[in-house]
Amino acid sequence: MTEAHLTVRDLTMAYGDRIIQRDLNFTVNRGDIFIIMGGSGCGKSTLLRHLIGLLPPARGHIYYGDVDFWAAPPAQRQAILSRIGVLYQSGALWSSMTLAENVSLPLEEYTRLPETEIRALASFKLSLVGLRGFEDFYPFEISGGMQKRAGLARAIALDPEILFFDEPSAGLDPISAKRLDDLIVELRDSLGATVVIVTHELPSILAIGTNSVFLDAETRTMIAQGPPRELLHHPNPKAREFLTRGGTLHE
Ligand SMILES: Nc1ncnc2c1ncn2[C@@H]1O[C@H](COP(=O)(O)OP(=O)(O)OP(=O)(O)O)[C@@H](O)[C@H]1O
Repeated sequence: MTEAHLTVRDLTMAYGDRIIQRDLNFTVNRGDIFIIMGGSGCGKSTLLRHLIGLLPPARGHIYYGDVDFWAAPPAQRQAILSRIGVLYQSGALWSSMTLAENVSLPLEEYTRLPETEIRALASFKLSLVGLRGFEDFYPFEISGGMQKRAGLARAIALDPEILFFDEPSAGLDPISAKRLDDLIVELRDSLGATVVIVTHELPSILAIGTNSVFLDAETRTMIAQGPPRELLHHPNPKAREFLTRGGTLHE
């Protein structure tokens, strides 16, 4: 049974008078690993900011379930946001805090759990991303891949229903990137979460994406949507070329 988790209807996004994308329409179903893709500057990160409540639409709607996010009262919006986890490109860890302290932050801010329980939960979340035993390390003491995973531990601290990633494998070697992909799938399954990823990484897109939307910078709208592997044969040559690196990559 598919159930819509996030629905974008007639969305137009703009900075001031400058329209970035218009007439976006797509649905992210529960359990999807949904990819937002397209060339540089087409508006992928901008779309992510709209989805996670940082930028209001110039026009159109974003529904969580059947709640129109931007039309909802602040308390309802806050409730939706509390069920969202975000992993930014940089991992965005606080450098002056240990990994356990970083993961504890959202728990301290949004729960009333006692300190010992928070500490235990932080260790548990770190173990889920393969960082058991690294609680007292500082971000600068671990590799880029481990920093990403620590950022992921923090993003899942509050057991989100939906997880957003902005270029998760940027700056990672192919093996660390593959490990992160595997972890994303594993966490989707164990948390029963929905995942939305902005990425350029073709191997990731084709390996883990269950559905996708392709944004075009030139026409400033979406020109394809569907499971990434199906877009390899899409009639629109731009989407097809993006996914096949201009025709050099084959299934
Ligand atoms: N805060 C802002 N104010 C004005 N314009 C912006 C702002 N942020 C982004 N833009 C512009 O909006 C367009 C889309 O940017 P965005 O970062 O969303 O694209 P992107 O697809 O994520 O790009 P990339 O793949 O290069 O990261 C770009 O032309 C960018 O210059």
